[in-house]
Amino acid sequence: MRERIETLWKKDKSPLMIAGPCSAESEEQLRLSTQLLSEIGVKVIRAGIWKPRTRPNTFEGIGSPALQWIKDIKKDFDVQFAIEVATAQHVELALEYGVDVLWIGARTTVNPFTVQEIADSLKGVDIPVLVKNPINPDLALWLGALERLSNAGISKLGAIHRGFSSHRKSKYRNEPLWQIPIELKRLHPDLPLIGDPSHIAGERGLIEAVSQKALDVNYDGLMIEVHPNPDKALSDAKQQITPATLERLLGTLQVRSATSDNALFLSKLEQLRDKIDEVDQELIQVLRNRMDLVDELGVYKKENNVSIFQLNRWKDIMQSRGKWAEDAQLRREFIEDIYKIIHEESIKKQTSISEASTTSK
Ligand SMILES: C=C(O[C@@H]1C=C(C(=O)O)C=C[C@H]1O)C(=O)O
Repeated sequence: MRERIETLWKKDKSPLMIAGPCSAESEEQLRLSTQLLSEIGVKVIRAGIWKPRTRPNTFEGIGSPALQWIKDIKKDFDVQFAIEVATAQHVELALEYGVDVLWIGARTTVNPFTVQEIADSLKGVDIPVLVKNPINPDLALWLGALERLSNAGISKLGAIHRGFSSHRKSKYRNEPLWQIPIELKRLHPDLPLIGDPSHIAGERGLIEAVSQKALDVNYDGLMIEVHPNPDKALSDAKQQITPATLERLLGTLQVRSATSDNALFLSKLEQLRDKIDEVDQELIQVLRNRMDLVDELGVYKKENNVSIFQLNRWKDIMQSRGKWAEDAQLRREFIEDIYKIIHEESIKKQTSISEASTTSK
């Protein structure tokens, strides 16, 4: 896939800003949004035309009449328009009205049949397509959608990180789970990755922090929902901001460079990384030692016909290690998560010891 991917924004290295209303609601609202955003330098305007809503009887978008507004507004402003497409018919209409960038929404990315239909409808047209992460935290589905589009000949591909649905109570509307987009970036370093702080945050107050975090991990751009009068918005009112707020935000966000050519910085970086390498080798040796003890205990349990999983010991471990973590000024949840992985591995090791000795009898 990598060979096919060209960046969408070749000219300069500054992050791409896509902004605009959650939904196109009227020609006036879309025109005013475009005007105010282009005044602050935004070059790509987003607008929802067909809105996938969780519940029926809510505003489901204007549909194709809004495409005519886009066509008309584009005559007056030097901007591109990006819209979501969820069916082959949406693609056909978007192309007919000269939409510049398409994106595939999170609810579509989960469905390989629909993604394939969209990919087929794009054969022979090389328009930029951005793929939002699927609503569930499944990197393979995200990659699969990107591959289907790449196979259809789309070379200007990008990914949008909009966060993941979760049953857990969280301050976010959609949990960011940063490790998933970071893994996507590791696998496809040239694939532009855009953050969607509006959908991760779900409310205005968190947008700045999420945007900064995205830039801190070197995202290539941001897509932010902006409405001239957010409180009156017909969809996602709580998470939309005004163009003036976006302007302020753009003034405060810090864009970090991926690296620096400052010699002092580079030598310090190398020194610290050497130390981290050493500590990691020690860490792995310590884990090796722990696993040897787990193995020994596994053999002993087998000989004495004692069960592998020991609830009380496990509870004690979570309790004591959590406390030790806090004493060492580490987050309890961080250490608990590590111990969950270690414990899972212990159980696997002792299970294979138990099975091996059973079959050898
Ligand atoms: C090692 C043991 O077996 C299992 C693994 C544990 C661990 O990795 O610390 C703890 C409890 C058991 O569920 C044990 O019983 O102590």
